[in-house]
Amino acid sequence: MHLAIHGDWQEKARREVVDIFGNQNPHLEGIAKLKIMTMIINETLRLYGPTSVLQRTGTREIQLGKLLLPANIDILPLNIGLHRDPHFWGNDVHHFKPERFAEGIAKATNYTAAAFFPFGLGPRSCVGMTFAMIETKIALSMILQRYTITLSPAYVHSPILILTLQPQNGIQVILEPIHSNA
Ligand code: HEM
Repeated sequence: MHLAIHGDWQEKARREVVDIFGNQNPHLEGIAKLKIMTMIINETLRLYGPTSVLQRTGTREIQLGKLLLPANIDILPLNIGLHRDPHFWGNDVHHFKPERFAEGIAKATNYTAAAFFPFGLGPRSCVGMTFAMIETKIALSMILQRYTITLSPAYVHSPILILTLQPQNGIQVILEPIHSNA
């Protein structure tokens, strides 16, 4: 959706993909070099990460700032709230700006781990993170090599939280082949 709306980022991402892979299938060595695409994926995970609520149970009494949390209560940290907190991200917090991540996640968050954790935090964080990132990069690279993406007029923006964050009515995009044999 973001690439369809932000044609400039779509073009930057395609140029990077073509520079690295040409018209060959993506390979692991090249995937590690996809800097623009990593920025785009991180910014997308910041704004619309699929897992927006984590779940923890405090096993003992915890002092959290001014709050004293009793033992054995469920705590639901909402990463989406922190991902959209202007204190960390500035007044343009709701805007899609992959350049925030140009120098990596640590710099983008000013070294605050709690400002960005689409894959969770700590010992129970996502075991599929590397797999998910590589899979996304392979799929996006193969799409960008073959098609331009624009948003369909039928698209209605209606994200909804049903366990995970989902586009309630799907995301309708128009793919146009770049090469006549695509
Ligand atoms: C963009 C894709 C994905 C996102 C955003 C995501 C996000 C998360 C988050 C936020 C957690 C909870 C971490 C916590 O409580 O601190 C989690 C846990 C987990 N994820 Fe993912 N995940 C993704 C893809 C995957 C994939 C592809 C797999 C498997 C191949 C996977 C397997 C797991 C497992 C097994 C856990 C539980 C880990 C544990 O409790 O020790 N995830 N994921």
